Amino acid sequence: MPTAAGATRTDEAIVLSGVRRSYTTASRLNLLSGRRVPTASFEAVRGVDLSVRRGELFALLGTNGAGKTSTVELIEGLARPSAGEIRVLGHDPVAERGRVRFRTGVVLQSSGFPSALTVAEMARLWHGTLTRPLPVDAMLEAVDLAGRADVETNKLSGGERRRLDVALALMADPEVLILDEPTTGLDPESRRTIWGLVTGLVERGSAVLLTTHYLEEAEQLADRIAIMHAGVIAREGTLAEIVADTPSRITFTRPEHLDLARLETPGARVHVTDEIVIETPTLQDTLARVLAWAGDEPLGSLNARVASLEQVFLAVADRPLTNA
Ligand SMILES: Nc1ncnc2c1ncn2[C@@H]1O[C@H](COP(=O)(O)OP(=O)(O)OP(=O)(O)O)[C@@H](O)[C@H]1O
Repeated sequence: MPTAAGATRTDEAIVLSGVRRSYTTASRLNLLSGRRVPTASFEAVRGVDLSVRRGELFALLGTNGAGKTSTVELIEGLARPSAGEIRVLGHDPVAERGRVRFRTGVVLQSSGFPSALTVAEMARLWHGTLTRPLPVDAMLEAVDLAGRADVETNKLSGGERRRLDVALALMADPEVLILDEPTTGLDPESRRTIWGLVTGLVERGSAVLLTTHYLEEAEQLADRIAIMHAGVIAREGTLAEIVADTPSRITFTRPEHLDLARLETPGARVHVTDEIVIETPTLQDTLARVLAWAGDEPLGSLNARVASLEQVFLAVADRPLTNA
């Protein structure tokens, strides 16, 4: 999924500028102490800028409680930001909800279906509310629910409910699709089914915003990735851009017959325990030096690899909350 080069403002389907969201908890009586707990305010989103272009899949990653759902809910128009501006397809998602709603598909973390309806009844009901919907049968087929069409929605498994959610969101062939952890709890085959559907939508020019805890999902699907931590976007860019600043690693078990003092690795950091870990911005050069130093001596469990998204993610997650 190549990203359109030189994207202009008109390519941007979702734009957030300086967005903040605070939650206020009302004062309450503590029954044990008999005292009132005062009103408190907590800022979950602390100045987020991001944009998602048409024909692009943007993955929003983050630690638990980072503020992903709080951000996604603002984009969906379920709440207003306490500061900043949001535009979806050029419109305010709260004030101009009517202009955005039918062009946007949403899969929330938890969904509810009327329990008395079967899968097919639910899908037909939803189909009737849409302007130019895709056919019900084709959508149920696409998410492998055709054989479950007559089952009541409350008898579906968690994974089947998730797939029904996705089918309903895609039925409108939306220009913007927002997926909040769509594949959590799904088996690998169902996950691949959903990946295929979402990829097809992006290829047809829709903008997709995906939150996920599966880093490989972001690695495989996303044109751009943002890592959120403690209410702010800590890293953002293509996968290559995100890992570029993080050093590569060479590891091997500590050799008995070699003198570590003779190992020269300029620009690299060497950590010595039972294992030697070398972090380097120049993997090829440092590896050549390590191999020359080792000569004929075999290095146990030798491993050399460029930085991974997981490494970057863990480094962000380790940051103190106040300095994120
Ligand atoms: N209604 C609420 N009232 C008060 N605080 C809230 C409310 N909803 C969320 N929060 C807090 O806001 C912060 C961000 O929560 P949010 O659900 O947006 O994070 P998240 O990145 O989606 O997390 P996860 O990956 O665990 O789903 C958390 O500290 C959470 O406790």
